[in-house]
Amino acid sequence: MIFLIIQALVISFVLYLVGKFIVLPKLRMQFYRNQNIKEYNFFPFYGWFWDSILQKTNKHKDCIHQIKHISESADFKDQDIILSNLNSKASLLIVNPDLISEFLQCQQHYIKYELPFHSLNKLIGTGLAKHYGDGWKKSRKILSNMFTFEQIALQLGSIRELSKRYISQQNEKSFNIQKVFEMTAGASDLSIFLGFDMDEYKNKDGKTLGELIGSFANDVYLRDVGMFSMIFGTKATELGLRKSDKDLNERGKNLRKFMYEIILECKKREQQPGYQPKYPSFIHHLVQENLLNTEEELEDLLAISFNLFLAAKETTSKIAANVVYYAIKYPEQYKKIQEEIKTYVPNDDYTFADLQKMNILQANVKECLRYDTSGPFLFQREVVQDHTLGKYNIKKGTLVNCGYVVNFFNEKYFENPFSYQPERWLDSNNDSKMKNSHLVYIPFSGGARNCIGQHLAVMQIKAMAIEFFKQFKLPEIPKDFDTEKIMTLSYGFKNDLLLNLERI
Ligand code: HEM
Repeated sequence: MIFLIIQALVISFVLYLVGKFIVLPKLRMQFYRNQNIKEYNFFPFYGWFWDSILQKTNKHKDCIHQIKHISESADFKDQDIILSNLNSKASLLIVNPDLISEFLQCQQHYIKYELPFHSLNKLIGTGLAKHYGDGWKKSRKILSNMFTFEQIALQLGSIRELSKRYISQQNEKSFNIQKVFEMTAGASDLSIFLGFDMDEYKNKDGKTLGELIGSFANDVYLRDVGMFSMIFGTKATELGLRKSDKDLNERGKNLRKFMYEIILECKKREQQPGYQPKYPSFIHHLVQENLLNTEEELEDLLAISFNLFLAAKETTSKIAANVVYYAIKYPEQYKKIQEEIKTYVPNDDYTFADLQKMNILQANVKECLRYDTSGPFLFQREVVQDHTLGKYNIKKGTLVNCGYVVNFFNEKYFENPFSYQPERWLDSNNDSKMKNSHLVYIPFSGGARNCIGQHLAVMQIKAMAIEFFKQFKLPEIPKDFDTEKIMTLSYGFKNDLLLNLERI
């Protein structure tokens, strides 16, 4: 009898899995196939994210190799939208730039798909990047004042100082470029948001807030996109039935507590009579404007800072590390950037205006944001209301994303797209070609929900890279460096690039 019950339970579970993860998504995809949207692939659970979410790399050692190469395929090169699945839902990747533009302008029909960020939202709070509706408008309005050109330019001094400090104090014989830039970007982000020096506060294990946020966010994200959460739902992980879930939930609570205490300390310091920070931070503005009094305002600041930090640190440091990596790989770029540094920013007190004169560096940053962008996709959007996009009917419950990374590798927009050519950004013909192709080159997305930190990011990338080029002679890339690229919270090299450097 017991055997029969177990058998029935197993069969029901298998039927449930087949129904939810094969039959249902296939039926939902049929709605789009009927509109002549071609199916790119179908994999139970992950669809085209199979490689990226599972961090699997193919023989090309690049988890988004297939997606980058879609426009080379005769079947897909003229497609507006590409069809796949994610979880039990149909998933659309919009490639046509006019449709991308329309999509970015009708965000009222979407929310950000909760699943990958469920635990982060639950444990830390939603913050700007995940908010929508009125909550988003309110946060974006407050933050916009912090991200104007003038405000960003005021932060350059702090970024210059921190870049110099962190780069100078490393062992040059084993210089881990990604880690150093992560530390630098993390420290300057915390200084910009909360006005404190990252090394000032460490937890009982000697870890800085930056280190704790980075590792916690990655672990919790990978758990939420893992098979267990897909099958049993994120609520099951919340209950902490597995030891790993219990530990991770506990880590989240401790991190939140640690960050809250730091915010209270920072607030106290800002309120001291006569306190005038060297570089006015986000918290400084909030205190000045009397916007940091209630428990709710403190909670909001915690969630926003956490979010900004996550959105900023990895994406920015990965591009800065790529700028250096490609300049080493193509030494003529290294030399040209060093010459540009001698001409425009020979001393440590350069300004935002000086940075803007550096065309070669700018071209390298732009090319890295095309060739190896750290944010190749948006957060998935989930449709909340049936609507049309161009000639297509889009159904509630579908997941939608932007395929701008597909366009970055399309011959139609970029000559020799698979070769690293910063010069393309110095060629005025190319520039006008870009201008005529609306919303093709959008590494920071577009529309109202574009990246609020894009100008800050570019300034940070340049300042960190400048400090590196100023301090070191052209090194070699180690022969055994494995260039495998994977997707965690952002996209980039899987392995540490350890450089043996010689100071100038
Ligand atoms: C190279 C570095 C960066 C890249 C490639 C990048 C890319 C992006 C992209 C593609 C989006 C759109 C996401 C979506 O709609 O789903 C975005 C949004 C966002 N980014 Fe960035 N970003 C970078 C650096 C930064 C920095 C430095 C900050 C903050 C200081 C930041 C803060 C944000 C925030 C808060 C949002 C959400 C905006 C909103 O929803 O209103 N990012 N970023």
